Amino acid sequence: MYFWQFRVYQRPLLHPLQTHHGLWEIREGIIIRLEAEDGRIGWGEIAPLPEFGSETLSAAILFCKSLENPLSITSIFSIPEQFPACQFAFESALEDLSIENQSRELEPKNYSYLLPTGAAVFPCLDDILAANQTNTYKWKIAVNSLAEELNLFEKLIDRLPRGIKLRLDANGGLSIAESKIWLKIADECQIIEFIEQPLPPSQLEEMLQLSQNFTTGIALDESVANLRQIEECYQRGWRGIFVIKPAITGSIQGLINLWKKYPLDLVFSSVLETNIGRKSALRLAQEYPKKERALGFGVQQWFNNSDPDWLEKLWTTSANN
Ligand SMILES: O=C(O)CCC(=O)C1=CC=C[C@@H](O)[C@@H]1C(=O)O
Ligand SMILES: [Mg+2]
Repeated sequence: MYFWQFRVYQRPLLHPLQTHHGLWEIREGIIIRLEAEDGRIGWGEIAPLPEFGSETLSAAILFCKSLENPLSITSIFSIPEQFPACQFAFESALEDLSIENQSRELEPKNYSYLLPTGAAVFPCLDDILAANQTNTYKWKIAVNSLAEELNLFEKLIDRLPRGIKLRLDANGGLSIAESKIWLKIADECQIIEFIEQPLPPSQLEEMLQLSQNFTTGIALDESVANLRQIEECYQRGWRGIFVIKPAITGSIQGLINLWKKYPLDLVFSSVLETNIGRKSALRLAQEYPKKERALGFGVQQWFNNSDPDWLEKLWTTSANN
């Protein structure tokens, strides 16, 4: 049995993220602390992303308040799939209890760096390129007009060194006509690794059609945010890339079972979680057998790291339970 505690946190993003979903300025979530009967401690993070279909923060708080304490392993693996961020967090905390997990080197060498959206990329691009030893970068589209973004894109690729791969993420904000324009350009310029979620999840058939007509990869992200959606899209014929955000996908064991059941082409991606959730997600990514795709866990300073004891302060100042 495991006694556990949780604390709700809010951390401002050092660089607010502008996407088709809007402007994201504050990451909020829940840190959980599991204690085994022998005194070992395991940490986990509930990092909701409701615009992707996960539970909301308030629903996760209510769930935590309703959960028995102490917890059994059975109760952890019985967390309902309606709470995927909670499933991930409690299974992560269980894994984190084992010492070897706590000591493993996890930072990826092959990662994708998320560039500032739109024209904001240009003032800092040289510094970003100098500071990152990766050849994969991601840039958000479907935020400004197509004409503006095509113009900015031309300027961006002129500034990128040879050999750089670019991922374009529309967050479901393009029309079919706009998607075809981007895919045609991508096929011609050969610098685009894939275009992520060009259309909304409701248009899977249209994205299947696009994937037949262009050579540039298409990646589903919002369409495959949890285990049920991953399996459904595969069974409906999707054989392109699946972007996996482990922190909101649900059960860790459930995801491992899925990639053993189907030959999935996975790209792992952050939900701008803190280092607690990041560590668990990177541990899971390390278990995935295929290593060709850069991890969407760029060495971002999502948070102001000048406050290294934020967790200790959280635990001593607030008391959710
Ligand atoms: O996947 C990556 O490379 C970084 C993470 C990332 O792009 C995202 C994280 C969270 C919310 C989203 O707007 C965005 C995405 O859509 O992938
Ligand atoms: Mg995405």
